[in-house]
Amino acid sequence: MSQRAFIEVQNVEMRFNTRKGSFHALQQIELQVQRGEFITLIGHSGCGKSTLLNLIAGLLRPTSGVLLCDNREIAEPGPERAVVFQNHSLLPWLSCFDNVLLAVESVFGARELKRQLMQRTEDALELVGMGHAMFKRPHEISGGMKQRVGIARALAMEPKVLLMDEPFGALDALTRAHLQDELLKIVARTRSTVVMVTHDVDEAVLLSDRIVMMSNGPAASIGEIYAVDLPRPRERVALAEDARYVAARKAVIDFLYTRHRRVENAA
Ligand SMILES: Nc1ncnc2c1ncn2[C@@H]1O[C@H](COP(=O)(O)OP(=O)(O)OP(=O)(O)O)[C@@H](O)[C@H]1O
Repeated sequence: MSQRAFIEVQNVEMRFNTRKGSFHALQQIELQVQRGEFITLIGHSGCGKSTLLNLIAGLLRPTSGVLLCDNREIAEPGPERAVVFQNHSLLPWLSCFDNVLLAVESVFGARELKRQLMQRTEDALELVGMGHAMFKRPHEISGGMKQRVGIARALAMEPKVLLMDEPFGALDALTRAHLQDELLKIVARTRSTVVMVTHDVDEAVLLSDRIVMMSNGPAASIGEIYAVDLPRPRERVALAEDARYVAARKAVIDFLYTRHRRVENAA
């Protein structure tokens, strides 16, 4: 029997019904993600990266084609596929701690004691540097801090697949670098499979095993997949001068800005 990939996206097409009629967002998407792989989706604004991520999350159903995770069809969202959105989605009436605890309880509540659940929650918040503010409510902390709590909430669920839609996009450069480094360590430890949307070429190269480069929409598809030939653990300072890092960066920039340059006034 042929070995299936952990995530399979088979000939997926996505059309949205809009007031102006049907909008063809994605066509012929074929992607196989292996267990433990770190994949980034990169492409110009509006090409359909979030749509593809939401399809894998089960938040959208494809117009045609099939998506599988661990041999099961993806029909709805599930705790084994945790999502971190571009903008945090914390419940405003709960503290940061309780926001994370709620997710932890949904996954581990049936088999662990309250003390263990609280420990998991605290560990996740400490991990993203939010230990000092865990009893604050979302309106009392900055946008970047809210995003970190959202990441803690997803990580605390120990998902098989971590789906991230520009999770660091709203953060300042230093916090972003810190969280990228932390994410590398966490993923190495948990061996999570990650699919992450990013606009940032350096982020894609630093984190990915493979970079999925998407062509421009409408009817976008996968243009090319670049395998990043860099050993792990990766260390950002050393990487900056590594010829393989420079080559990967150049390949992605070349794809985005030479071969698939965005035409600003395109529909
Ligand atoms: N629910 C929807 N209804 C109609 N059109 C949609 C819907 N969701 C997305 N689209 C359209 O599909 C295309 C792809 O959108 P998507 O948000 O996936 O792109 P993206 O690559 O993630 O963009 P960005 O990088 O700007 O976040 C866009 O043209 C968008 O307007």
